Amino acid sequence: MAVYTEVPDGELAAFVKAYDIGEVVSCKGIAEGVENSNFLMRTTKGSYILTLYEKRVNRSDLPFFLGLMEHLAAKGLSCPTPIKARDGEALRELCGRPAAIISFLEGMWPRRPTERHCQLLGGAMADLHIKGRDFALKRPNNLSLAGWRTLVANTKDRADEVSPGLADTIQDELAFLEKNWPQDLEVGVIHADLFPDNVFFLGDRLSGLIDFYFACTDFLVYDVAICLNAWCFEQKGEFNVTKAKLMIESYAKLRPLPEAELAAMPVLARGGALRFLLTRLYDWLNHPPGAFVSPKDPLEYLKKLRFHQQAKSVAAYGL
Ligand SMILES: Nc1ncnc2c1ncn2[C@@H]1O[C@H](COP(=O)(O)OP(=O)(O)O)[C@@H](O)[C@H]1O
Ligand SMILES: N[C@@H](CCOP(=O)(O)O)C(=O)O
Repeated sequence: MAVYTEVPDGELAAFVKAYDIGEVVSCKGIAEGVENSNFLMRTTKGSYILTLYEKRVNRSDLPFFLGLMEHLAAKGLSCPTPIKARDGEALRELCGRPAAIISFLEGMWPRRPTERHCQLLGGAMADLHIKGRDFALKRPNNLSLAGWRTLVANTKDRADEVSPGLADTIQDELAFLEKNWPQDLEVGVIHADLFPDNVFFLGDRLSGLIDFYFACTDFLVYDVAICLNAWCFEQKGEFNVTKAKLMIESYAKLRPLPEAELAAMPVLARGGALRFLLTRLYDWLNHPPGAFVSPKDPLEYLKKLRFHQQAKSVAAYGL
C-alpha cells in the first residue's frame, strides 16, 4: 500500500484552505503506486489526487515534473494538471513533505494489455513527445548509462543470490551498452515509465497518462524502447510482435521515425531492459522486511533482455 505518510484531518483541512477547491468531503489512501503517498480526495467541488512526495523523489526535480504536466495538459494532452493554490503555487508542504494536488483522471489501467491498447499507446506517446518539444525545462535522465553504472556497483556483490551468474551478465551488458549506446538521436521530453499502470483507458479510448515522476530529457525513441519492454511481452514471456508493430506504426504516423532511430531500436530496448532489471534488483535486495510494497520481479527483465540481445535489427519488432 503506497501511503507512507498519514495526513491528520485537521492538517488536511488547513492545507486545502489555501486552494479554491471547496471543502474536503473524503480523502482515501490509494493502494497502488510505489514511490509516493497518494490520496483520492473528494471535495465539494470535485475529485483530486493529493500526493506527498516521499524520500526517493528529489525535491529539486518537482518543478520539472509539475511544470511538465501543466505544459502538456495546457497543450491538450490528457494528463493530470497541477492545481494552484490562491497564491499561484502548486508545490507546497504538508506533514513535513513536499505536496501537490493534481487533477483526477477518469479511466482504468489495463491488467492485460491488448493489441488495440498498444496501438493507442503508440499514438499517445508520439503526441506527448511532440507536445513536449517546446517545454523549456530540462532534466537529465539519471537512470541512463551513468546511473546504471552506479546501480551495478551497488548490486553486483549480491546479484547472484537472485540468479547464479547474474552479476556477470549485467556487467557484460553494461560494457556492451557503454560501447554501443547511440549518440545523435532527437532528444526531448520522455515519460520514461510508460508502463500499463500509468496509462488509463475508458472503453476503446485512451483516457490519459499519469505518473510523470521519472520524466526526463533523453532520446525520444528510448521511450518507445521502454514501451516495447513494458507492453509487448506476454505473461509467459513470449514477445508479441503484432503488438510491437502496431505500437511503433501508430507512433510513427504522428512522429515518423528516422532510419537512425529504427536502427538503434535493439540497443535501446536492451538499455530499457537493463534499466528495469537494475532498479528492480536494487529494490529486491534492499526492501525492508515487512514493507507494505512488494518488490517487482527483476528476472522478468533478464528474460526480456535476452530477447533483445538476439534481435539483429528493428525487424525483430515487426518492421
Ligand atoms: N491523476 C490521477 N487520476 C486518477 N488516478 C490517479 C492519478 N494519479 C494517480 N492516480 C492513482 O494513484 C495510483 C498511484 O499513482 P502513481 O503516480 O503511479 O504513484 P507512484 O508515483 O507512487 O508510483 C495510480 O495507479 C492511480 O490509481
Ligand atoms: N514501472 C517500474 C516501477 C515504477 O512503478 P510506478 O508505480 O511508479 O509506475 C517497474 O515496473 O519496475
